[in-house]
Amino acid sequence: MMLRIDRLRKVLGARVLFDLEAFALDAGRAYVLTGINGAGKSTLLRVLAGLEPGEASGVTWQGQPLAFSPYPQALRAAIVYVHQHPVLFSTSVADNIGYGLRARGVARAQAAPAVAQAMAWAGVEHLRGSDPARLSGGEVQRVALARAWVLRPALLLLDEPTANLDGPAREQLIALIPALLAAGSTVVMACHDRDLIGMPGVQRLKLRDGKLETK
Ligand SMILES: Nc1ncnc2c1ncn2[C@@H]1O[C@H](COP(=O)(O)OP(=O)(O)OP(=O)(O)O)[C@@H](O)[C@H]1O
Repeated sequence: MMLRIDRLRKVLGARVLFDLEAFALDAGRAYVLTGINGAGKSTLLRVLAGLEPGEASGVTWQGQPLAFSPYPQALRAAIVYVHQHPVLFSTSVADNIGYGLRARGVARAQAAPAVAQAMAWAGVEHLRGSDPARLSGGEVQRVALARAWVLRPALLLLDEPTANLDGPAREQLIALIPALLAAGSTVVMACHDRDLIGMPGVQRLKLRDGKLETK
């Protein structure tokens, strides 16, 4: 088991959005997180990524017990969240993809080969000279995935990765998921997309009335 969080809760005022006895993920697996609108899928991913507060009685990460609050550095380094509507800086596509590496102290020249590799991986090399503000929804999603992949996260949290895509853009995005797994990442996707939910080997998690159902 890669990650286990005991008694993971999110309370919003008087409302308990979720209260999970145990949330556990294995290494190198794909999970889909389903649930009706407002069930708390995005919030759960954001709490897992440390982007908003949550409560837990304890965490075990790669066999090591940790406290969940303040959000542990080991998780910060290993978990990347990709927003449903990724925001790109208006500099350049390559600059966006290299952003996380530079934030981790990698010099621009050193990051360049990894950025080039990530662009090839995500099929966005032809966008090298494009204005990030003018990319299509599918292109933005692939740039955002490349920006995450380049960091080689142990755990990748994708929030509705195909929600705004159809046709080839959606298929291109879906085709990248097995490659993420092959690279050893665990992937959790919040989604309603039947093709993602039906992908071979995908474990289903359903958030319902603040509890997690496994199927
Ligand atoms: N900071 C907050 N303060 C108050 N309410 C919040 C906050 N964050 C989320 N919520 C509420 O919590 C609920 C769950 O929201 P969330 O976005 O996690 O749902 P979701 O399952 O991802 O839904 P969707 O499928 O529509 O994206 C919603 O009712 C939302 O309004």
